[in-house]
Amino acid sequence: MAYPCEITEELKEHVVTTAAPTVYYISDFITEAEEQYLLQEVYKAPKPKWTQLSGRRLQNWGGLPHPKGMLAEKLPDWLLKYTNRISALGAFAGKAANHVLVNEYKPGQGIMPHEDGPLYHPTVTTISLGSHTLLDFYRPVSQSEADGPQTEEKRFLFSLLLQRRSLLVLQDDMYKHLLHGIQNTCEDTVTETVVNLSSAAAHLGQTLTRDTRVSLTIRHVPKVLRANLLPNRK
Ligand SMILES: O=C(O)CCC(=O)C(=O)O
Ligand SMILES: [Fe+2]
Repeated sequence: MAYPCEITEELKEHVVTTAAPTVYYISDFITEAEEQYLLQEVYKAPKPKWTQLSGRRLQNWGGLPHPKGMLAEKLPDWLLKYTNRISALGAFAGKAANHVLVNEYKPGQGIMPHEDGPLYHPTVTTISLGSHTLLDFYRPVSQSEADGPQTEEKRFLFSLLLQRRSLLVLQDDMYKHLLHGIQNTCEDTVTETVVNLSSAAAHLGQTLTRDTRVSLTIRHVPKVLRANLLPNRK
């Protein structure tokens, strides 16, 4: 199946011009019924499919990305329906998404600032289920000694508010240069550092209480060793 090599006009309409290049944010990318369906499928997975980390737990679908190549496993149909919808927006330069990370965050859980690294095509797309979150962006630690101590606070740039059922697409500098993370907090207060206020239908000063959030992080792993046609049942 061929997918568009460039971002489609439909996706371009959702560019967030107030962030660094390039962010697309689509609110209500999926319906409430689809959200419930996806959550049901996520929680149907057998217990060993989950990996417990200190601040969150995750499921890996599609294979384990590796510098020598990923032993690719076919994505299950319930994910393919959505990964193909995103590939059809031209998010992966004509390729199809072949990897999904499911992260579950309870209120008060988050993820340390990090880069997604070179094993992926430099585009990350995220569907949020069950709750909003604030995704925070940081500049990397500079190499220059003269810059003095570079606390996380000093390196913080801006946040994106990801509402439940939204789709986020990050590429270019947003992927290659900046770090992203989620604070371990139970509540988020919307300030002027949130750069997608209008598309996320939020207002300044609003306090949003976090519920359990499940994110589907959908990517393309270019280096694949061989395709295993059976879905991963672990
Ligand atoms: O949950 C999210 O939206 C972020 C997840 C993330 O950054 C990752 O899995 O690399
Ligand atoms: Fe990440």
